[in-house]
Amino acid sequence: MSVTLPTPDQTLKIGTRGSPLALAQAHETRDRLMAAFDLPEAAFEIVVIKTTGDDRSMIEADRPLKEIGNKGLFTREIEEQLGDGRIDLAVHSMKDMPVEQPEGLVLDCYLPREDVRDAFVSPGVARLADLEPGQVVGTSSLRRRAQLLHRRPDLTVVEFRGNVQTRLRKLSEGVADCTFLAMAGLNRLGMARVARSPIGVDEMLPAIAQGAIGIERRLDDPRAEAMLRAIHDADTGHRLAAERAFLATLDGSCETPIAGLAVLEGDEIWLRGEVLRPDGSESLSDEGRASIFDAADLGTEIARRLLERTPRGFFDWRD
Ligand SMILES: NCc1[nH]cc(CCC(=O)O)c1CC(=O)O
Repeated sequence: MSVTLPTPDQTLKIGTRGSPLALAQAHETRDRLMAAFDLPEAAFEIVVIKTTGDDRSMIEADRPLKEIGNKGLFTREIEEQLGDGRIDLAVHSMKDMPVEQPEGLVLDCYLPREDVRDAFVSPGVARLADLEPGQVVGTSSLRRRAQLLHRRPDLTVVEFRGNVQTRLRKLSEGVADCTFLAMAGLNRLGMARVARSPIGVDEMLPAIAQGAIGIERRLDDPRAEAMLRAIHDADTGHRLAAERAFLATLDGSCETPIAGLAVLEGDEIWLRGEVLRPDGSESLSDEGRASIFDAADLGTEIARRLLERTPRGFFDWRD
């Protein structure tokens, strides 16, 4: 197949949010494309796009993200620019991506997944288990809040937003005793030392697609399609197919208390999913195994099984 590669005159424009983590992910994408096609840096342009979720007035306010309106909070403006051709690729944290893409856009390229675990981050406490009753945990994630309160109803949770740097500053100012951050983000920022200890997935099941980078393109762009095919990681693709089908069947988003993790075992895929009440009073989980070719069906099946077991009113937080 022949494809016209980008040149310094006709650069490939890579759209991204402007946070340090988003930029690191965009650079990783560019570097993989440069290596795969032996292209110079000048063949690419990184275009920083501000999203509603990046709006300072909204971030600084202490309103929970879910009140601002969560679907596509960090993606809408980027997808608009992709749709109208101002950029050619959009790099996303898959954890923040709605399960469906706007018409005309395709999301089927994933980079090799990073560490899926959450990290326990605290200036004064070594491990999650060492927290004393009444200590204060900062998080804006409904999932982490619910999972934590499920095991430790004696802890206090406060709203904690902003990018990794902002949250670390708040910790040093004593706003909370500890917080959670994705290991993946810390690793990609070269900040793994900030994690006091990784939290095992048995203790805190990660968010759907945590640690995965996805790259979106226009449906009618053969150049982008051919280039992304060369850097796609098939294993991550199978795992996300299962996890995102699970999420789609539950009709959740990254701002609902849902967790899930798929792991490959040879030609098989194993998936565990969890739904919680936002106050942590109840947690339901289920798991199963299937051929990797049935990854999406496995996700749907585990979600259906959980839906059957959930008491009436459990999903009242759904739109
Ligand atoms: N919702 C924000 C967000 N989206 C992706 C990551 C981290 C990187 C990843 O999980 O891929 C984070 C921050 C965090 O949870 O610590």
